[in-house]
Amino acid sequence: MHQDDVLAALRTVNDPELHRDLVSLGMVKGVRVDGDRVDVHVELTTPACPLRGTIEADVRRAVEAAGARDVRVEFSARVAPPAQPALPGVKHVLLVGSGKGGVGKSSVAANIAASLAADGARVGLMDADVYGPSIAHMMGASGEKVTATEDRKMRPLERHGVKFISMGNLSPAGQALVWRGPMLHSAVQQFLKDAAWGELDYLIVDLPPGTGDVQLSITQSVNVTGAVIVTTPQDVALIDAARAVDMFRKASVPILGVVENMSYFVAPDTGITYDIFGRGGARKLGGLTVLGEVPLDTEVRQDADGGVPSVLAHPQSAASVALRSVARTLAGRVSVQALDVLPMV
Ligand SMILES: Nc1ncnc2c1ncn2[C@@H]1O[C@H](COP(=O)(O)OP(=O)(O)OP(=O)(O)O)[C@@H](O)[C@H]1O
Repeated sequence: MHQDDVLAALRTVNDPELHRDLVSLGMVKGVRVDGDRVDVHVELTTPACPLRGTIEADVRRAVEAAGARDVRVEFSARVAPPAQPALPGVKHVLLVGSGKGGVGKSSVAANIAASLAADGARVGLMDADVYGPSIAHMMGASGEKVTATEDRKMRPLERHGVKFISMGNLSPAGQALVWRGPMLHSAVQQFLKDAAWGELDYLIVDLPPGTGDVQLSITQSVNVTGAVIVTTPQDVALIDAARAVDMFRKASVPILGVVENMSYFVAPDTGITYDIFGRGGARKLGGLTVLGEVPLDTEVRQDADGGVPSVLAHPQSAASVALRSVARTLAGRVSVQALDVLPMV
């Protein structure tokens, strides 16, 4: 077998999300042929690729059909940057918003961040919920204070492989912030621009609930890749979620998908499923991708209070499986968006 035969075979394998073949997408980084054995090195567009298994099976099938006996696929990953990086060193800024408070937005943001980091991405988590910061607590760093770097930037804290900054790490615990719009604007700008985030693939931003100054301030000042809306499935939450959707659309921020949190509850003693808030409601937000349905689960709350996101503390639970799938599907959508604007090779 010749290397060119392998490349020809790989030209028939499409990335299932990007709908173009691996060779023209530049994802084939190496091919080695040694008799019947073929090694293929594929570079994924995110380490959190939800379709790694499918790509591996498709590559193997195509190269075997071309005559190889022993096909080995090795993966690496490089997050595809958008046409314009969000901030120096930061590829993608992803906003996590909600219409209503208390729907689990911060929990979902923390779990997405932890899951992407566990998959090997470089991840930051910025708590823009300045009035009700909960990220410090959920990451297990309530008592910690942010320090300054030598060039007087804020040094993000780091836990569970995620760099983060929360007002909870700047202001004394339990004290209310009484700030006007311009002060909020400047606090959020400092978190974004005066923090030493370093090189990040994804900066996840936990927005305050609703549609206010902070949301506007961020969408107007950085090149945001897209937003995720977290909602619970009942009508009162969906009405507010629809408002958040409208706000992002008006600000020209693409909506990458919706997470239906507290979607259902499986009683641990009987195994009976209860659709407490009406599972499937998020589909009523017409035309948006539902990234996942996360069940109501005592462990999600306990893990948040214990400072370790559930995807790490209880990776096998149904909620963690759903949250991990949300994170990977989101990463896939980000890749599609980033590569869509690139010219055909
Ligand atoms: N799927 C879930 N199962 C059980 N508890 C959950 C789930 N999601 C979130 N919670 C809990 O619900 C509470 C509210 O969650 P969280 O703080 O993430 O919501 P939020 O939408 O960010 O709230 P806020 O409006 O204050 O920003 C927390 O105690 C959290 O641990």
